[in-house]
This record gives sequence, C-alpha cells and structure tokens, in this order.
Amino acid sequence: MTLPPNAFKIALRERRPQIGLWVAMADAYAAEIVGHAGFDWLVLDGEHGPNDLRSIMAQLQALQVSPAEPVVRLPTGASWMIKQFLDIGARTLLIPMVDSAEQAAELVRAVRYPPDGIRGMGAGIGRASRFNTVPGYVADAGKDICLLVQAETRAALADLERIAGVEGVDGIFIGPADLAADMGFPGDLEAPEVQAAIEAAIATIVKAGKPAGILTFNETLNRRYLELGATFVAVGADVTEFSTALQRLRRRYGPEQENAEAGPRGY
Ligand SMILES: O=C(O)C(=O)C[C@H](O)[C@@H](O)CO
Repeated sequence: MTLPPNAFKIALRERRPQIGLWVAMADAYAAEIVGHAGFDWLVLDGEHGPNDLRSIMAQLQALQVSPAEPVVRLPTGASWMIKQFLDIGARTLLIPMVDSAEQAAELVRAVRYPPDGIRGMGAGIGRASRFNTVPGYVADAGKDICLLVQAETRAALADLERIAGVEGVDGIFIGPADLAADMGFPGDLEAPEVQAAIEAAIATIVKAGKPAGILTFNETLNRRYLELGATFVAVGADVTEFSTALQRLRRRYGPEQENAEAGPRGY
C-alpha cells in the first residue's frame, strides 16, 4: 500500500492558509467527529490534553479517513518520544518550548533516520509503515514528516531568525498564552505588548521564508494574523467549543432566558 502525501506540509510550503482546531478531548470518537468538520489541521494535544501514546494512536486511527492533517503536539521534544510517536504513524509533530536554533536542529535530527539523524529503526513493526506494508517507508519517510516548532518565550523570539533558518524546520508556531505569561502578562494574550511581540514574530518568520502559525480564540486577531502572513492558524478548541455550547444551551432555559453569544476564553 502507499500513504497519501502530507497535504498540510505541501500547503505550508505553498503558503496556502490552513485553518485548524485544537483537539484536547483525548478521545477517538470525539476526534472522529471533529475530523468531519472541515478543518485543514487538527492538533492532538499531548502537552495539555490528557493524552498518551495509545490515546494519540486511537485518534490517528479515527482520523485516517479525514482530510484534516493530525498534528501531534508532544509534551516535550525528547528524541525517544519523537521516535515512538513517529512509529505509531504521526507525520506532523508540534514541539513546544523551542528556544534556540540549536534546540531546533536537534529536533530535526530526531525526526530523521541516519545518517542525517538519530531516529531509531523500528517502523517496520509499527503503524507508520502500516506494519511493513508500505514499500520504501524508510527511504521516503522524510518527504511527509513535517516538523513544527513552538516559539513561546522571550528567549525564542530573541533567537527567532536563527530558528527559522534551521533546515528541516517546516513551520514555526507562536504560542500566545505561554508567550504572554513569559512576558509578564499571564492570561492576558491581548495585552498591547504581547500583540506587538506576536506581530513582530510573524513578520520575522515570514521574512525568513518559513510558514508562521498561531492559535487564538479571537476571530479578529486570527484574521489580523492571516493578513500579516500567518499560514497555519488554529481558531478554537474542541473542549472550549463543547463546554461553551452546553453552557449557552442551558442559559437559554434559565431565568433570564439569556441568549449570550460570548465565545470561549483562550489562555
Ligand atoms: O502558548 C500557547 O498559547 C499554546 O501553546 C497553545 C495553548 O497551549 C493551548 O492550550 C490553548 O490555550
């Protein structure tokens, strides 16, 4: 059998805007529902969602027929963890807290087989090769593996141009919540200082010739970031949409019969 090309990675390379969603319910059935909603990419959150190797694998299986690219966010960029998630078939990885070009270069090596990298040989017994039914998996793996790194501290923004210059980094995601916290504005992603830093970071990434990504729950900001040249923009999360919709439904039958349209908070 053959694996479909990574259409998300191709779209990033061609700078075609990609609209995504954070998926943190850590449930295959919920992921399958989200997979039919029309998003271009879906972050299976292994950093802040209650996920592990098996729950991510179940979601990858549930999303196998979805056109959306599953983007697996790991808790950290440890090479042993990258190896395991690549072997279960994750093709697009999002690694948080990347603060330097040196760290980014190590992540590139972790997603590549020798001699260009250190990824261990084991996909032949793993889901990545569809259990050794994909001819030439090892030789072709690098073509569809997509490495996204998160810049979400002042240190990362100070080294952003060098991070963007690392060959093998396919995109840079700005983490507004952690960046805001690191800048001294925890929970206040819309502080002017934070917004200025985000806009400058997008400009740096775009100028360096790499796709920029971000997530906010604020439609006005998301449209602004797309105008500034961001390519992969996540516009919400399954958990917050689900929670907000249920609260709104209950309020419709409350004493005030509220019909509040307040959207979910992002932080
Ligand atoms: O710093 C950020 O913002 C992110 O990396 C996204 C958040 O971790 C995600 O949980 C949404 O709040």
